[in-house]
Amino acid sequence: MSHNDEQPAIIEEKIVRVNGEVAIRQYSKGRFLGKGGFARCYEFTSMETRKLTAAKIVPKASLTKSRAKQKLMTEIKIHRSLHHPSIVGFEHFFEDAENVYILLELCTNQTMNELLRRRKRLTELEVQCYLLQVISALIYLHGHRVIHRDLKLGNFFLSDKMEIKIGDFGLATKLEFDGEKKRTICGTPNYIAPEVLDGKQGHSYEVDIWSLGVVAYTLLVGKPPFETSDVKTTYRRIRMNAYSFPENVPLSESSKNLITRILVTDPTKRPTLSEIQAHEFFNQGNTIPKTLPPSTLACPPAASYLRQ
Ligand SMILES: CC[C@@H]1C(=O)N(C)c2cnc(-c3ccc[nH]3)nc2N1C1CCCC1
Repeated sequence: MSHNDEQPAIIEEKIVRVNGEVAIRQYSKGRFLGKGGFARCYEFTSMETRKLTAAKIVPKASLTKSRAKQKLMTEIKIHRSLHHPSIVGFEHFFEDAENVYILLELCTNQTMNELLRRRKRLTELEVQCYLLQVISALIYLHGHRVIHRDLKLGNFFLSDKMEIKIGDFGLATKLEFDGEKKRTICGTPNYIAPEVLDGKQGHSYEVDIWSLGVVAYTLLVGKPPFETSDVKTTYRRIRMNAYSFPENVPLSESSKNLITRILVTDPTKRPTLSEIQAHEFFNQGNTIPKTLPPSTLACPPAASYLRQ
């Protein structure tokens, strides 16, 4: 397929003002950042403000089916309404004849996927620090009746200061009323909650709590709890709640206790976000000082890592 890299390095946004005047905003398209779904992503620089953003360029040709178009509009509607230090900033969006452009906060240290690939596994102190930032973002999200539904390492972006930012609201949904249950099956195999697979009684905020447990296990152990080479087997393990802590990984009792309390099949039995925040895992001796809000702290890498 001919990549659209031949396209001009300057992208123009046409703005029609209320008095009918037409203005042009120009962006310079920089380095290719990678692919995200249908989108090809690039570093953009606003010619006017010199601000750097990560741009998702979605070809309109990929939006012909109304469902794909509706999904993108929902993603934009939800994401642009969110403002929190641990949620990827939504800068701007516009369209031209060929594409829809979504400009997002640039996270130069990519995602937790890349970090874990390099590190194999994180120290408990680092996991405490990152998870507290994610939990504060989830309290904000759920407080605005938004369920992310696709929390995973690949959607945890890292800023230049190594702060964690939840991104990709492509599977997010906003509840219209408390108690509303969603039924659409969605998510990423390793992180999908059992009630989503079961599909009978619908699902709600608890699916994000389940994914948080999968993320905590993955960061501490180095691989997801239910991962197998075949998706069907992974789904069976999730439904059977079949996971264990490997003998060769030294884990504190409090970390195993927290994960065990979160990864329960019955969503009504899972702890709330504030119960998780109050759990011993975050409040043992070696914890980061609670005085500072977690997001102002770069998570301390293990001393050994610094020596490498
Ligand atoms: C723009 C899409 C997505 C994303 O959502 N954000 C926020 C992001 C931020 N910085 C970056 C980034 C900065 C430097 C490298 N990547 N990347 C982001 N991505 C990546 C691009 C390719 C796949 C997912």
